[in-house]
Amino acid sequence: MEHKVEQMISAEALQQRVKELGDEISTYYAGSEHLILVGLLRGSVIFMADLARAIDQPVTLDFMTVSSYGNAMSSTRDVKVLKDLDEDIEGADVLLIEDIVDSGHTLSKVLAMLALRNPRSLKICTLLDKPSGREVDVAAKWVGFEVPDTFVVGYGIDYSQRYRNLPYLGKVVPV
Ligand SMILES: O=P(O)(O)OC[C@H]1O[C@H](OP(=O)(O)OP(=O)(O)O)[C@H](O)[C@@H]1O
Ligand code: HPA
Repeated sequence: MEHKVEQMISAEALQQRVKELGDEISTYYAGSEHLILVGLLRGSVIFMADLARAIDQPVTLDFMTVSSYGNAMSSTRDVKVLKDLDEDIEGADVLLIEDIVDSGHTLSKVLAMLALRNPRSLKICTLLDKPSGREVDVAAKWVGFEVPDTFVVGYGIDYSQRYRNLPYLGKVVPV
């Protein structure tokens, strides 16, 4: 599709919000014996790198690769786990880090999988929430920004693998 990208959220606004989230998360998990940040590859990697440095608590990092969009603009609803966690999460405080919750299929599948491993707690922090896309209920404890019904890119988020390296958040607009 012929398209252009229009800025929606500036790099400065993203950084400011990440700092606020980092402060809230640090306070919430103060005293936790083992806080694991679990990033869902690939979209969360840039947000997670910034958020982890805004958290003033010891954390460990782990990653899963799940994919449901392929190179398309709508979810296949068939969420595939391509890479599982490396670490055992039993008894740990697990904070799932997502770039965007849209239909909710990705996180609902991952939450169900990880809950079976008996973590001490299991919560979600997502940079973006697109409530208009929701098909299954998923509640994130921390949300950076709510976005309208547009296809967003940048700051880790792709359209057909492009635009992940934009420092700001944009929307894809047909031309
Ligand atoms: O709520 P949903 O409708 O399930 O959509 C959200 C998921 O879709 C995207 O992942 P994608 O499958 O495109 O993989 P990626 O992280 O590698 O971009 C995004 O990164 C989220 O993980
Ligand atoms: O708006 C979006 N943009 C990019 N990837 C996505 N995956 C779910 N929603 C989106």
